[in-house]
Amino acid sequence: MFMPVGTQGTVKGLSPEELMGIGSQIVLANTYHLMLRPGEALVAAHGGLPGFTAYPGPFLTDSGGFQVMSLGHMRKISEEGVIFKSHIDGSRVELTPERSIQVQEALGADVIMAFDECPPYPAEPQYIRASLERTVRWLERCLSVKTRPDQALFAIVQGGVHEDLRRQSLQATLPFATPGFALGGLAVGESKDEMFPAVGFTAQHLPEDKPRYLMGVGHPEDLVAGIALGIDMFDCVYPTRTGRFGYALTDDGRLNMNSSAPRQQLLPIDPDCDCYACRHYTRAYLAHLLRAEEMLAPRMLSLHNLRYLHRLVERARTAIAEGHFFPWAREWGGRYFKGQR
Ligand SMILES: O=c1[nH]cnc2cc3nc(NCCN4CCOCC4)[nH]c3cc12
Ligand SMILES: [Zn+2]
Repeated sequence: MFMPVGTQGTVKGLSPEELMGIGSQIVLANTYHLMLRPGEALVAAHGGLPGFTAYPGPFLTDSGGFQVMSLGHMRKISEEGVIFKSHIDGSRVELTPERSIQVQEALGADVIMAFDECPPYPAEPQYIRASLERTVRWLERCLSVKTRPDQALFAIVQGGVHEDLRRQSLQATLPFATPGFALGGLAVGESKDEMFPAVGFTAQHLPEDKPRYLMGVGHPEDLVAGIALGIDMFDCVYPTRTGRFGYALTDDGRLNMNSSAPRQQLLPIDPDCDCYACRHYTRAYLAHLLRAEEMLAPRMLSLHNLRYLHRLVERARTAIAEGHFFPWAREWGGRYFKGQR
């Protein structure tokens, strides 16, 4: 499944009603952002993320380590955890495995992530090894302070793009037998030629009967490739972010709604799409809204792009169930990349 990203408790510009209408199943929120603002106590005062956001859920929260490294200032990593300055007000903040679990329990997501370190890319194998070994010690600390039986904690397998380090992380992580496993340390700038072998190797060593979650991925072609390699769950800001920038995802590639051609096209973004935008608007209208900097434009492109990805994984799921995934994937890719040329 594809999980829309609602970093600060909202999938930017979309209402919960719209999200449910396009078939979103799990929304991702971020521990790092919500602990800094408004603080997990306020979310807890609403009974958790569903009461705070009016999105009934389920929710998944990332554990904060990745966001500290990409957003926090003056970070210092130690065995204890990470100390950093808030990107919002510069205040000194400490995030440890224990604190991350405490925040995620207060936020009340249904799936919470172990507090891990996503090594920078590139990084020396020795650094990646030391980091994955610490991530396993942090996993242990997360599990020892977890109190809510109604929340599923997913462990995160690290190891960069190195098969031997992935193997080492798997061997150390699998015994914790968490309800699901995430593939971390990827989609951090490495090439697809490096990422996908690591995805394939790791996924095949994860349990068949538990969800496999590839963090931070991705583009339509990355979802199809990830599904081919055994991935079940994805999240990425791409569909909403590229939608805000005026790009629409279709089976013929990405359509730049800022360009001149769509302004004359009295047809929907994607005639096969059942989203509100495709049922009510022409490309010409949406292109007009974009040029006029009307806020309906980024909203509707975000809505369509999310619906596109949900439909894409629905089609993949059907193809798998009917035993013809690979022919379907080849046909989809042939058309998608023909459009891109
Ligand atoms: O190891 C990880 N641990 C915990 N969370 C993560 C989140 C992650 N997100 C990405 N990639 C997403 C990168 N985005 C792509 C689109 O633009 C924003 C950044 N890689 C990730 C790795 C991890
Ligand atoms: Zn649509």
